[in-house]
Formats: sequence, C-alpha cells, structure tokens
Amino acid sequence: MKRSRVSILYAMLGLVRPLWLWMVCAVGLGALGFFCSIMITVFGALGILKALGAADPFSWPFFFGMLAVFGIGRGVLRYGEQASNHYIAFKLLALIRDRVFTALRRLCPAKLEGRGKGDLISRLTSDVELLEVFYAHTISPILIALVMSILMSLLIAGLHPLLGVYALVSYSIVGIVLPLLLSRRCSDLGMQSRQRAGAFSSYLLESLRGLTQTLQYADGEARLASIRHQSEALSKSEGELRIQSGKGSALTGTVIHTLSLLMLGLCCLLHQQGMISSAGVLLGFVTLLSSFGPVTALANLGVTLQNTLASGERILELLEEEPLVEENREGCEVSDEDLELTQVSFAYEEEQILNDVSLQIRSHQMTGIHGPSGSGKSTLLKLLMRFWDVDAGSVRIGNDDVRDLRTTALRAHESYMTQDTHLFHDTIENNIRFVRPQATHEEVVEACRKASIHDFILSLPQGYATNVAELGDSLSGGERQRIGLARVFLYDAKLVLLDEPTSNLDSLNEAVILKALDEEKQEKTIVLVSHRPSTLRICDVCMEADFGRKRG
Ligand SMILES: Nc1ncnc2c1ncn2[C@@H]1O[C@H](COP(=O)(O)OP(=O)(O)OP(=O)(O)O)[C@@H](O)[C@H]1O
Repeated sequence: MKRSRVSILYAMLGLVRPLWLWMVCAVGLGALGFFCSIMITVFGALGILKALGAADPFSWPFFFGMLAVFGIGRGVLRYGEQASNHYIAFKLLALIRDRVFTALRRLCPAKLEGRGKGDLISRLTSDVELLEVFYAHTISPILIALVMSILMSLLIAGLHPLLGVYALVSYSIVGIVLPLLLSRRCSDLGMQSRQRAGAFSSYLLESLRGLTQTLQYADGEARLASIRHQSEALSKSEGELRIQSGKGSALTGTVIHTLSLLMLGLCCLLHQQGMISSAGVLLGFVTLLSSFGPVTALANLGVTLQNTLASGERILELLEEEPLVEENREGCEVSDEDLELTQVSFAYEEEQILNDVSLQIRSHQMTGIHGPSGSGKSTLLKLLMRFWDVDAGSVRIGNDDVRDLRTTALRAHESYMTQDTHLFHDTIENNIRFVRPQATHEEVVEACRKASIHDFILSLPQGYATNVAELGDSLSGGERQRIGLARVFLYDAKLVLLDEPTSNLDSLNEAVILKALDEEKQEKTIVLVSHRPSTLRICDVCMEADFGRKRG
C-alpha cells in the first residue's frame, strides 16, 4: 500500500519527539545565525547611506563593531545549529537502525526467507543514511524559515506595512509554492530511484554468490549485460532527479530576483507617494534581497525530499510489517514429551505442502523421515521449530500447542540443523561456541569429537583459532556439515532436528557421527531427515514423508 507523503512525514517527525530540546536549540541558533547574516548586508546598506550623507544613524566605531559582532556571531551560531542538527540526526539514525534490527528479528525467518538480501541491505544502509538529510537538513530549516519569514516581514513592515505584506507573500512563494511545485514534478522519481538501487544491490549480491555457476555455464555476458542495463536505469533515474534539482535551483534563483526587483519597484512607488524615504527604498530592497536564505533552503528541499521520503517509506514499511509468526513472550515452558501433529495443513502462499497430516514422534527415540525431494520434510521440521504456524490443525509437544509455548523456551528446547551451515567471519571455535557462549574450550572440543571434525580442526594452521575468513571457500561441504553438527552437540538441546546431516559425508565420518547420535538418543528426542539408508538404519522408527502435497 502506497502511503501519503503527509503520513510518512508525520511518522518520521514522531521520532524526533524525545530530542525536542535539541531541536529548539538548533532552530534558535539557526534563526539567530541567519539574522546576523542579513544584518551584515543591512548594516552595509546603512554604511553606504552614511558615507553618502543620506542618513547618519550611528557612529563609525559602532558600525564596525556591529559588523564584527554579526560576522563572528554568524559563524559561531551556524556551527551551533549544525552541531545540534547533527546530534539529533545521528542519535536518530542509531535509534532507527536499532528499530530496524528489532523488526528483522521479529520478521525472521518466515518473512525474510524469500526476500532479496541486497534490497534489505540497501534499506539498512543507504536508506537509513539518507534519513540523515531529513533529520539534519530538513526539519530545522523548515522551522527556521518560518521563524525568519515572520520576523523579517515584521522588520520590513516597520518601513511600511505594505512592504511587510509583500515580503511575507514573497517568502511564501519561495518557501511553500516552489517546493510543492518542484516535489510534484518529480513525485515518483525518488521512489523509483530507491527501488532500483535496492533491486540492483540484490542482483549484484546474487551474482557474486553465484559466480562459480556463472563461470561454469558461461552466463557471464548475460549477467554483465543485465548489470549494465540496471546500472544505466539507476543512473537515469538519479540523473533525472539531478536535472530536476538543477531546474529547481534555476527557477528558485529567477523567482527570488524577480521578487526582489518587484520589491524595488514597489519601494520606488511608495517613495514617489512620499510614504517612505530614499533610505527606506534601499533598506527595503536590500533587506528582502538578503533574507531569502532560509526559504531558499526549503525550495531546494522540493527535490531531495522525494528521495528522503522514499527512503523513509521503505524503512517504515519494514518497521510496520506484520510478522507471520507472532513471538509468544508469556506462554508456558516446554515439556520433554512426545510430539504430535494433528490434521495439519500448511501452504507457502498457494503451494499446499502438508495436507491433513497426522503423525506422532515419540520422545527419547530417534525418528527417521525419508521421502521424495520436495515432499515437505524440511517444512515439517520448520513447523516443529515454529518458524511458520500451521494453517489448520495443531503441532503439539506433550499437551501443549507450540503456539502456546514461550518462543524462547521452545528455541532453547530445540536444536535445528539445516541443510546449509552458515559460517560467520570468526574463528572456528567461536563459530561453534556461539550456540552456548559460556561453554569451555574442552566442551567445544568434545562436541567436535562427536561431530568427527576435531582432527581436521587440529590440522589447520592455527587449530581452533583459525579464522574461517582465512580459509575462504575452501571448507568442503562435509566439513561445514560437521561444524553444523558440532554446534548441535554443543547446544545439547532435548529435541534435535537434523535435516540431511550426513548427505556430504564419507562412510567413515558418517559412522562416527551416527555412533555419537546413538549414544545421545536415550536422553534426547531426535528427528532425522535423510535420503541415505545407511543413516536411517540407526533410527528406532522410520516414516515415509507422504504429506499429500498439492501444486497450486
Ligand atoms: N519459504 C518458502 N516459500 C515458498 N516455498 C517454499 C519455501 N520453502 C520451501 N518451499 C517449497 O516447499 C516445497 C517443500 O520443500 P521442503 O524443503 O520442505 O522439501 P523437502 O522434502 O525437504 O525436499 P528435499 O528432500 O529436496 O530437501 C518445495 O517445493 C519448496 O520449493
């Protein structure tokens, strides 16, 4: 659902509430800074009038003193404004990143499984970065422009009320009408550019991951052509945004100078009517001309705001996305009893994978599951982990539906080894220990012996301290699989779910691992999915995965 720009702005502004004092500070310092800068020009005009003998409002020492005060004040105040704005912006970016990571934890794994990882990375990095523009360079300029427009209109009205009204209208044209006009002209460009950047990151990441496949099947040219095409499309939408931005600046400059010239004409007219002095003509003209700074900042926002709002929308989408599986924080503890599926039906969108399945898995036994590829064996394990919720029927441990169990208790009770073992950029030991950070080195070694990976680790240059990044992709599928198994042994959960734990192993390593599993099965409930008869042989019971899959 595409949300309105107002609602995005409202949601983004809501985040600033806890930092409102800093915002007041930024606006106050910014407005004073602009005031100093305008006064430098106004005092310059007064100095010219004094030099020409047309007016003598102050002495020369006072004149130069004030110029120095305004000059130095402008610099110091601008620094203070920028410091406050950036304090707000970076505090908020940290808060937003924290919220995004919390949202990802909530959505994981069901909502993230099919999602482009590059797009997620682009949301987490460049989209969040772009919000810096909003928090540091958008909110306070709007407020500063408002304060300064009122203040300067009142000051100019001191010369003649009509001039004050004209100044207010001029500020409104530059600060409100122009930004609205410019932002409308490139309304969809910002979103299009952010979406293209996300899709491009996804494609690049995917291409890097599949580099060996691409090389083997000579798909390089086609990939390169697609990368070129996407890169050109992205440059095109960014280029169009930049063109709009250039056109916007040109239009703003023209409008400001036209309004200033009209002001000069109006001042001359009032002077002819005897309503203002000749000094008033120069002062009115110079004051208006030099005071467009705050509203010009807004005119330029018209284009950049589109990009910022597009980023804001992509982040809000992620923050507000409803998880498929709601975490249970107050449910009951998990009992070490039989598992039971009663009339379970489950589909990934249209793909019906389990259809009215009822089965029982006895505790303290090893249950083997085999069956054709795609029949839903891994899906069954994920339902036992409650990575997804069933569409109909129930998954129970003892008397409790898994939906009623406290999710953290369920995770502590279960250990799930997937078909791919992901290794983090860390030492081999830490890659195993992270499942139980308080485990001793001896416990890690013991788990590795059970997983038949201890001798291999010792053969590495730095043994357990070897960083997997140093090994690059050189770890074989079987070695990765055994590291995954070592994690399972170290985690020591009551319910162990193993998805093809031996598919990449030679029979010697398979035998060591099966022996270790066999020794543990008295105290644990083990569910083992495998295509290998040699692995299934050690199971107490074996069942065929006949789950009634239907194609949508
Ligand atoms: N996150 C998902 N979204 C949509 N479809 C999915 C998802 N995960 C799996 N599937 C589909 O569900 C079907 C069953 O997958 P599952 O991994 O459970 O089969 P399996 O029996 O374990 O297969 P294998 O023996 O090949 O590992 C497959 O067709 C798969 O494409």
